[in-house]
Amino acid sequence: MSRLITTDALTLAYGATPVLRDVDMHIDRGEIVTIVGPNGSGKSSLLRGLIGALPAFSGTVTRAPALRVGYVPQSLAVDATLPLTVARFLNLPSRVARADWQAALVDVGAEALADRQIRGLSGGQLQRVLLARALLGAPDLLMLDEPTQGLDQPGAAQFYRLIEEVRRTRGCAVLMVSHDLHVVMAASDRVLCLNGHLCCQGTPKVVADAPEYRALFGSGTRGALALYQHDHDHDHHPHDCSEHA
Ligand SMILES: Nc1ncnc2c1ncn2[C@@H]1O[C@H](COP(=O)(O)OP(=O)(O)OP(=O)(O)O)[C@@H](O)[C@H]1O
Repeated sequence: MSRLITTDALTLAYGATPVLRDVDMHIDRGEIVTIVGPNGSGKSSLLRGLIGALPAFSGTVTRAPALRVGYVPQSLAVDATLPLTVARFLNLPSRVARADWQAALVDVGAEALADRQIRGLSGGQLQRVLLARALLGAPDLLMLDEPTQGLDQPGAAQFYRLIEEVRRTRGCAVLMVSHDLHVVMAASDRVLCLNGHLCCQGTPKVVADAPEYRALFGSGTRGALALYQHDHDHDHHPHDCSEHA
């Protein structure tokens, strides 16, 4: 398995204020890795740091040579008065071969949407179209920032199944930020738990059993609620959770 991205003691900051300290992580070809953590814990900042949009304050990010990254944003602000079909949207900012955009739509199960107006799509349909657009560059790594925000639970579960299918057919790695803890635990190969630093990382089972994760999210079905009520009053240092397995 080859490394796509590796960070070494990566610290990210806005101005002089560090928001994420000393992160050691990696992403390998073909794996699905999910970043979880409370609001403001640095999840989106880490994505920005990994693609180079936010330069390292200290430490390093190493990307595989000629790494192709496809980015799926949380949502898309579309001018409601602007007529824009899905097919045209997929050809912006530059034209793409018809066979390529059609194949991308087929891969995300949205081939019937080609002539629909973007502004008339449901949340789930729009996410599929955004995913199709990210696939056009044949990415080695797909990055998704809270891709299921605004979708109901069955819609979110369906979207994660789609991600797994895309990973299988395209062979790309997937790095996503998610708040859907239960689905994340089922759909990820590895989980990174952030809170201003890398609290713990490992397989879903290892992370779910880690005291750092439980302190953040609790255990059982109330875990998701604990996410928003966390005071981070525990004392620990970043490390690999595998020692808790
Ligand atoms: N452009 C910016 N300038 C200054 N501070 C920022 C900027 N973007 C984010 N921050 C701060 O960095 C910290 C981490 O933010 P980030 O968006 O990475 O967190 P997050 O875990 O993705 O949060 P959420 O779950 O709410 O999306 C927060 O304290 C945030 O206020």
